[in-house]
Amino acid sequence: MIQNEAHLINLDRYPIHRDCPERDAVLLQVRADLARDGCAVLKGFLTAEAIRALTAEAESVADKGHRSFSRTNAYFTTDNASLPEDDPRRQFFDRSNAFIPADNFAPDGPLRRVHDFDGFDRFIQECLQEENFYRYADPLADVIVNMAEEGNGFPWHFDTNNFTVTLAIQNATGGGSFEYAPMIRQGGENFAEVAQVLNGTSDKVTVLELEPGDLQLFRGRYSLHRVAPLTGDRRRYVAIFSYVEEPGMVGAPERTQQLYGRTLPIHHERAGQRVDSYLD
Ligand SMILES: O=C(O)CCC(=O)C(=O)O
Ligand SMILES: [Fe+2]
Repeated sequence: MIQNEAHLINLDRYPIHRDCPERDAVLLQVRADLARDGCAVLKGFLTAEAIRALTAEAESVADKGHRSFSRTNAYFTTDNASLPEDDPRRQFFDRSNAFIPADNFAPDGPLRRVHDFDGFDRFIQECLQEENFYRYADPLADVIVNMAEEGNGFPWHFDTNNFTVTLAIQNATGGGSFEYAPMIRQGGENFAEVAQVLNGTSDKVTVLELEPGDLQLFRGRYSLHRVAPLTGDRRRYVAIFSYVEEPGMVGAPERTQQLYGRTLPIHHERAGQRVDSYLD
């Protein structure tokens, strides 16, 4: 089994599957990076063979991607006309992409073999030092691929979730760098500085060029971030792994419909449970 997976995850560099000084050193580095600016990147987490296999898999199910469009500000709030026009809460941008739902990725396919690799979840949990940590139980969303092309984009925003775990699979021909203002709203909203990031005059922005095979852990609640506009013919593919604080959780039906274009019986069953008896 491990023999097999060793060709996907670069276990020589990242021996996540066994306790050893090398693993401890990776954990220390990731935790220090996260504490400092909310972002850690494990360069070359995947092997070249894995990158090829994941790219081919994403291509093979790209037609299953569900496109969504919205116009949002960095806070995902509605417009408030009583604020000054240049307030960051009143700066709206187009957001568009397509999510390839999780049930398009076969259990024996490369993406799920990475996700299901013995020790992967535990390693991520130890990196993030989250006590309550469970894989999302949503069959459409536990691991998805975010697909975007020229004209699509993830404009400046703060995440609503505590952390994001992503794996770069393929970059667009041009653009697409990951830009973020580390911890810009730690301790306060800091609207003046946020406004400068939005209008391109801030010197607080870090630019990350992620390459295929890089694993990124990001705490996006406090760090304003975006994916710079994409150019060229080639699509950008990024896998997103989701973890939550309670076992058995799935997405709410409305949100699932919006993101994935469909729902499953489990979304409705669990939604009922949550309202009625707080089971999850
Ligand atoms: O596609 C990415 O790299 C992450 C996009 C992002 O910021 C998000 O999904 O919240
Ligand atoms: Fe984000």
